Amino acid sequence: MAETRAEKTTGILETDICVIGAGSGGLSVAAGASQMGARVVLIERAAMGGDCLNVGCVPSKALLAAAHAAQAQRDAAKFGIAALEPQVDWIALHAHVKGVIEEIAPMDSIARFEGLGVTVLRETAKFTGPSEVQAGETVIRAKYFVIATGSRPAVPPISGLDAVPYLTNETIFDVMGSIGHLIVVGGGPIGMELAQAHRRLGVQVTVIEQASILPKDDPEAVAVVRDRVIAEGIDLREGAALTSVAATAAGVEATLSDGIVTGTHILIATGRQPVTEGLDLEAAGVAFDRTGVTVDKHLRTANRRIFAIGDVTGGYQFTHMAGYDAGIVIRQALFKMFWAKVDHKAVPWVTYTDPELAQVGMTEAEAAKRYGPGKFQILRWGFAENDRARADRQIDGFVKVILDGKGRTVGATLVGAHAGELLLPWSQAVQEGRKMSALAGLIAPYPTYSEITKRVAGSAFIPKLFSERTRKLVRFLLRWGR
Ligand SMILES: Cc1cc2nc3c(=O)[nH]c(=O)nc-3n(C[C@H](O)[C@H](O)[C@H](O)COP(=O)(O)OP(=O)(O)OC[C@H]3O[C@@H](n4cnc5c(N)ncnc54)[C@H](O)[C@@H]3O)c2cc1C
Ligand SMILES: NC(=O)c1ccc[n+]([C@@H]2O[C@H](COP(=O)([O-])OP(=O)(O)OC[C@H]3O[C@@H](n4cnc5c(N)ncnc54)[C@H](O)[C@@H]3O)[C@@H](O)[C@H]2O)c1
Repeated sequence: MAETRAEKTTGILETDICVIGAGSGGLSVAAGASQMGARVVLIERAAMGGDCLNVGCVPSKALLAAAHAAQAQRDAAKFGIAALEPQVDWIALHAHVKGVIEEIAPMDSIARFEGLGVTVLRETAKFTGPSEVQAGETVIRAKYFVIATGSRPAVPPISGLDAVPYLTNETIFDVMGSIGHLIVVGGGPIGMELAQAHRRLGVQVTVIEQASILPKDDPEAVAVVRDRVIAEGIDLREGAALTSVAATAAGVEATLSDGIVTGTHILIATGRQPVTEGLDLEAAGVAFDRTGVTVDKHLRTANRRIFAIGDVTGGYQFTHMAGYDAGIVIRQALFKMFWAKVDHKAVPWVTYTDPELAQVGMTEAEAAKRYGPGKFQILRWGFAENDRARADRQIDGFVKVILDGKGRTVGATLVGAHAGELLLPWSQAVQEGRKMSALAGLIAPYPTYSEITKRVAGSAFIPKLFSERTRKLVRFLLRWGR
C-alpha cells in the first residue's frame, strides 16, 4: 500500500477539528476543512481509505469488472463471435484488484493529507473527556470532533460458525482463486455482488438468504437481477433458514431447514455493525446503541461539540453518503451554519450486479404507503424499446418513475445495463421535484441509453398528445389557411 509513516507525536495537540477514522467520511471532512483553512488532526489506526478503498467498493468493483470481461467471452456468440469458457489467471486477477487499490490509494494517503496540512496520527483514538481524545501518547483538544469510525461485518449467531474459518469482505479478496464452491450467507448488495462476480469467474456459488434478495430494493426490479443470476448458474436459496455450519475436510457444510449445502468456503454477508467499541463514548457524553452513534438531523451527537458521520451512525451505509455527511459537518464547524442538516429526499444507491440496480428517492412501495393507492403515478419504459440496448443485446430491464399527485418526481427505480450511470438526472429530478416536461423536452443523442430517460418522461404526455381531442384540434387547425 502506498503509505508513508506519519510522524510520531507526543504531548498535547490543540486543533480546530479532530477526525477519528480515515475512511470515506473522515477523509472528506479532513480534506475539505484543511483546504478551507481549519487546523485538522486525523486519527486512523488501520489502512488509510477505510473500508471502501481497501475491502469494500474498490476491490469489489475491480473484481466485478474482471467478472464482466469473463462473461463477455462466454456470451460472445450472440454477436457472431465464437463463445469461450474463460480461462482465469487468478494471480493476474489478484494483481489487477490490488493494482486498482494502489492506483487510488495516493488520494487517501498520509502523504497527500500531510501535504494538505493535516496532522495524521496512526493510532487508536478514544475519548478521555467531553472535549479531549487520546491517541497513543498524544492528547488532542479540539473545538469539534468528528466520529467517522465506520462499520464492520455483523456476524450472526449461527451454531458452529465460530469453529469454521468463515470469510467476510475483509478477507475474501485475499483468498480469491482458491475457492471452489462459495456459500454466501446473505443476499444483500455485498452478497449478491460477490456471488455474481465469483460465479462469472467460474466458481460454483450458493446464496443462502433468509428473506428475499436485495430486500431494500423494488421487488419488480430485483426480479430482473434474480432471473439473470439464476440463469448464470447461482444456486439461490431464498427464504432459507441456516441452522448450523460445520467444518469438513473439503471446507464447510451448511445445514438449512430443508437440506445441506457443502462448499469449500463460506462468506458471511449478513449486514454491518457500527464500530463504537474502545472509543469510550461514555466519557464524552455521546449516546449510542447497537445500531450506531445517535445523531440528530445536523449529525450532532448528544455532545454538541461532537459530530458523527457515515456508517457509524447506522444510516445509509454508502461512500457517497459518508461524503455527503462530511459536507453537513463542515458547514457547521467552519462556517457556523448550524442550520445545515441532512436531506434524505434524494438518496441514490446502485447495486453493481449485471444488470445494475439503481434507486433514488421513493420506491413504488414507499409511495403507496405515503400517498395511498391511486394518489401517485407510475411511468415505465423498457430497455427493450431502446435501440442502443438492442444493438448491445442488453434488453433486460426498465425504468420506473414515481410522480406525486402534482406530477413531481419523487422516486426512480432503474434496472438494466448502465442503470447506475443513468441515475443522475433522476437524482436531480427528485431533489428538485421536477415535472416530466423538464426531461421530455431535452435532446438526447441517438443511439444512447439516455434516450430511455427522455422516453419515460415523454410517456407522461402520450395519453394527452395522441388523444381524440388532440386529433380533433389538429384537424380543425389544418383546415385554416397556410
Ligand atoms: C464489500 C463492500 C462493497 C461496498 N460497495 C460500495 C459501493 O459500491 N458504493 C458505496 O457507496 N458504498 C459501498 N460500500 C459501503 C462503503 O464502503 C461504506 O459506506 C463506507 O466505507 C463508509 O465510510 P466511513 O467513513 O463511514 O467508514 P470506513 O470507510 O469504514 O472508515 C472508518 C475508519 O475508521 C477507522 N477507525 C475505527 N475506529 C477507530 C479508532 N478508534 N481510532 C482510529 N481509527 C479508527 C477504521 O480503521 C477505518 O479506516 C461497500 C461496503 C462493502 C463492505
Ligand atoms: N453497491 C453498493 O453501494 C454497496 C455494495 C455493497 C455494500 N453496500 C453497503 O453495505 C451495506 C451492507 O451490505 P450487506 O449486503 O452486508 O447487508 P444488508 O443488510 O444490505 O443485507 C444483508 C442480507 O443478509 C440477510 N441475512 C441476515 N442474516 C441472515 C442469516 N442468518 N441467514 C441468511 N440471510 C441473512 C438479510 O435478510 C439481508 O438480505 C449495504 O446495506 C450497503 O449500504 C453497498
